[in-house]
Amino acid sequence: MSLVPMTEFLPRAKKEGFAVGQFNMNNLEFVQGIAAAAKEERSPFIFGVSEGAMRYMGIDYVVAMAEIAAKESGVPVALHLDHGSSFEMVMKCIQAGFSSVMFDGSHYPFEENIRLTKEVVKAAHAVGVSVEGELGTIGGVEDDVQVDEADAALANPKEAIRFWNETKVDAMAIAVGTAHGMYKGEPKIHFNIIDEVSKNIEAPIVLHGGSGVPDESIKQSIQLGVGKINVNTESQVACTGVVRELLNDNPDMIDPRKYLGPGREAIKETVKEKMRLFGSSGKA
Ligand SMILES: O=C(O)C[C@@H](O)[C@H](O)C(=O)COP(=O)(O)O
Ligand SMILES: [Zn+2]
Repeated sequence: MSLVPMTEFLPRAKKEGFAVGQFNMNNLEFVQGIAAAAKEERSPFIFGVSEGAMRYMGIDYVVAMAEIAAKESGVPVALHLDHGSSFEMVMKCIQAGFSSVMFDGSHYPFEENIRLTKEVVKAAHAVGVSVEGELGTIGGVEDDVQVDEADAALANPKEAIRFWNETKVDAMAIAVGTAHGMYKGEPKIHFNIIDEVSKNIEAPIVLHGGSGVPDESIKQSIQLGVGKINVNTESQVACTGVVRELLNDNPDMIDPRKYLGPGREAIKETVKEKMRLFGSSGKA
């Protein structure tokens, strides 16, 4: 299959009560591990690419790898800019072949976020590319930037509903208490915000900071209208843990295939578990 916008599967996800995972790509092993998981689970999925990851891999490599993964896996795959910081970056990704973009205007004043997101939606929808917008500030480490807990701010439901009515984004990320990176304790998710916003907008809610959220909270969020869940840290932890152990136990190991292969397998298993938990297995 070729790359598709998120609108190919997100409206169905909200209607049928499952969520599609955004799994971030960091290198070739992530691309292969995620695609292999999706093929085995027959699950649609979203490749998330942060600006930092794009700088590391190169935009043309990113698009080429995602296109091959979509063809190989045979399931619907969206290639999605994660936390896009500007209109220019969004345009660059669309021109390079991305099928979906996030414009993260959450650090702008509310009215400015609406204005900028509307511009992105107009340009992206004109060429069949789906758009995610964001409201509120999610804590933790986002790409390379640390947002302290004190600076994290929950989304205001009334504002979120107005934001959607004015922008008509295809997926609505709102800060509801999750954070990027691993949690020290258990996250306090504000299910009432998800519920109120979801009931009043057509688009599914996006849960950023999906790593380390207890299974029961994930299931409850999906029931209330979360249709897209982002996971990066848990795949990184699984991969790096295996690689670290292998290198510690085998100081003479120098062939990268010998430690990155098992790392790739660990990513695949992590992603398969998430697809089952999110209910997207068998939905391709
Ligand atoms: O940091 C990244 O590169 C990606 C994340 O911002 C992604 O959008 C996300 O929400 C992942 O959450 P996590 O796996 O709980 O850190
Ligand atoms: Zn995020």
